[in-house]
Order: sequence, then structure tokens, then C-alpha cells
Amino acid sequence: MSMDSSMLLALLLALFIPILLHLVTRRKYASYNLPSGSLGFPLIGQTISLLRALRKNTDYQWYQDRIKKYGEELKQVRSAVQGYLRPEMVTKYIWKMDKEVRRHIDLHWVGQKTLTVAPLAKRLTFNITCSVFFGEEAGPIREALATDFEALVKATLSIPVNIPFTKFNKGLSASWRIRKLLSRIACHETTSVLIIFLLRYLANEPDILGNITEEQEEIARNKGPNEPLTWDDVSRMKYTWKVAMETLRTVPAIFGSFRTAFKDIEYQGYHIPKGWQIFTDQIVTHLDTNFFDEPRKFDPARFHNQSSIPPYCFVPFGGGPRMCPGNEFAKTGTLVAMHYLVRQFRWKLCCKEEGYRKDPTPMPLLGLPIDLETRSPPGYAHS
Ligand code: HEM
Repeated sequence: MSMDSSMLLALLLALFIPILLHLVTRRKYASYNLPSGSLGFPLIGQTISLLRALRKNTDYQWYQDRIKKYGEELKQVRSAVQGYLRPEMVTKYIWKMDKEVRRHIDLHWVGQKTLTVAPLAKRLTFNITCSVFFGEEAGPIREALATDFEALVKATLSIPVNIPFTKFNKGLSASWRIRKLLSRIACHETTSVLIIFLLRYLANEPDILGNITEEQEEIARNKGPNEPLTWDDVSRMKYTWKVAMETLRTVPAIFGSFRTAFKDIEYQGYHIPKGWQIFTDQIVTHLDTNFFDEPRKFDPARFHNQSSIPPYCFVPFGGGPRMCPGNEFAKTGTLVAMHYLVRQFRWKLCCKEEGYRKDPTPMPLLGLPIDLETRSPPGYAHS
């Protein structure tokens, strides 16, 4: 077979196989009352269209268009918990978070007139996670990661032949080590999103910032100079956490979760066949007027009476047995960071109109540059 005819055959197969799969799927479920809507392209479904909407921050409209077209059944939202993420474990290492936050602020915030929040928040949550998970080894591990990343970059620019001691071979080993470590610490990204958007909201909400500051000053007044925060202190940061929850409601750090149907199930008269992926999105539920009055308004007071919010309607950490096991970890790290930031600084957004996109986690387009003012001098004297 000539080169041209094999290419033609490959092209025809590439076109034909997905169409065949599509027809087979349709035929297989012919007797089912499937949920209405399009299955999208074979194999990839509507993933590309959703990812495009997330990047443009038009995902809410994307969901609404489908809900309008296909009906309400698309709207319903519905772990392996590692030991060190359990709340009783978090209580034991708050002091490490406290130390990391102070170190970070001293190094990167104090004395700055302008800074870009996003990379700093990512670095802070990365360092907190490293310090908690790897303890005393955190410093060397950070160094090792940096070296491994360098090796990986060199490998991508080298000839891809896997022979011992070549750049490519070293890069492959580095990539394996990076993946092993990152699988334990990659979850820092979501917490940084929360801190970034908290600071973004607070820049425009002086009253809310004032209430948070009052709560944090009260906690500080009861502590000795340089005394690290404790679990008890963090438990008293109730208002600050309400503001964080309102931030997560309006800008969920994770846009949704997938579940696979283990068996054929029926939901509101529709059949969901075994093996189908079910996607639950957070923003549609979080902005639903059935559950939240004036849902687009930023109003932490709506969390004063949390029992008024029906179960599974506020789901920034997911829900059910696969709910995020890192929620206490994220909450504690965020509150410790806010304690020091709001007491020490005031900030203004350099670009008031800065939008954000979802990539797929939300991120301000410019990384949130701010003008920084010192409110009270560093030193962390609590009293
Ligand atoms: C504000 C911060 C965070 C948010 C908003 C968040 C949100 C979520 C969400 C929505 C899920 C999917 C849950 C579901 O499918 O029902 C999830 C899963 C998960 N999260 Fe988080 N997360 C955060 C921080 C963290 C942190 C700090 C850690 C670890 C230290 C962590 C570890 C995990 C793990 C291991 C899973 C997978 C659970 C499973 O599949 O069983 N998360 N998270």
C-alpha cells in the first residue's frame, strides 16, 4: 500500500470510528428514557465547549442555556480521608501554619508598596502544605523540587532518547519524583484561590473588612507577644469564616465534580445508564434563588443562619462520601493567613475592573496586583 493510500485509510478510520461509536451508543440506549440533551461529540462529549466557557468565565451561562433547553434535571448537585487531614490532626500542626504565614509575610509583604497577590498566595499555600506534610524536611524538599523542575525543563529541550545519564533520562527521573511529591501537595492551589478572592472582595468591602479586623484584633488581645495561634483561636474566627464561605459560594475554587454511575439508575423518571459520567456543577446551585436570596450579592450575613440553607446546596467542598477531606486544613490555613494580613495591612486593587477566568480554577486575569499600606508594624506582638 502506498504512503498516500495508508494516510487516506487512517483519515477515513479517524472519521468513521467516532461516528460508529456514536451510533452504537444511541442504539444501545434506544429503550432508555435518557436525560434530554446532546451527548456532544463522540468520546469527548461537550468537554471542549465547557472548558472554553470556563476560560471566558461564561460557564454559568453555559449551564443556564442547557437547563433552559433541556430542563431542571440537569441542576441537582450532589474518600479516602488521609489521617493527617482529620480535624484532630490539624489542631496539632496549627503552629506550623502560623510559622509559615509569618515567615512568608516578613519575606514577601513587609516593606512592599505594590505586589501581585496570586503568585504569592500560591507560594504561601504551597509552603504551608510542604511544611505540614514534610516537617523539618520541607526546606530540602522545596530545594529538591526546584532542582527537579530545572532538570525537567532541560529534558524538554533535549533529544528524546532514554539512555542513562542523558538530559532526557535525568528529566524522566525528575518528572517521576515531582509527580510523587506533587500528588501529596497539589491541593494547595484551591486554598490559594480562596485567599486571592478573599483579598479581592475585601479591597472593595470596607465594612466587612472592618468587622473581620475587629474579630482578629479581639483574638490578638488575648494572646501574649509572639504567641502562635491555636485551634481555640481559629475556632473563634467565626465571622471571618463566614466571609470566606461567601467567597467560596460566589467563586467556587473547584467548578464541579464528576461521578460515575456504578449501575443503571433512575432519577426523576430518567434513566442514567451504568458507566455514564455525571457532572455536578457548583455555581448553578450557589446562584439559585431557591436557596439564596439575591444570590449575586456578596453578603456574608447569609451564613448567620446556616440551617436556613438546605443540605447539598452550599457545596464548595463537594458532598457525600467523596467530599473534600482537606476542608479543615484549608479553612485553618486560610484563617491563620487572614489573621496576620488584615491586622498588618490595607490594600487597594491596582486594576478595579480586573476580571478573572477559570483555567479551570478561577484566577484574576492580571494575578491581582495591589497597592499595599502598612496598618500596624510587623513583629506580631499580639497585645
Ligand atoms: C478552599 C480549598 C479547597 C476547596 C474549595 C476544595 C474543594 C474540593 C472539592 C469540591 C472536591 C471534590 C469533592 C467531591 O467530588 O464531592 C475536593 C476533593 C479533594 N480535595 Fe479538596 N478542596 C480544597 C482544599 C483541599 C486541601 C488543602 C486538600 C489537602 C490538603 C484537599 C484534598 C482533597 C482530596 C484528596 C480530594 C479528593 C477526595 C476524594 O476523591 O475522595 N483539598 N476538594
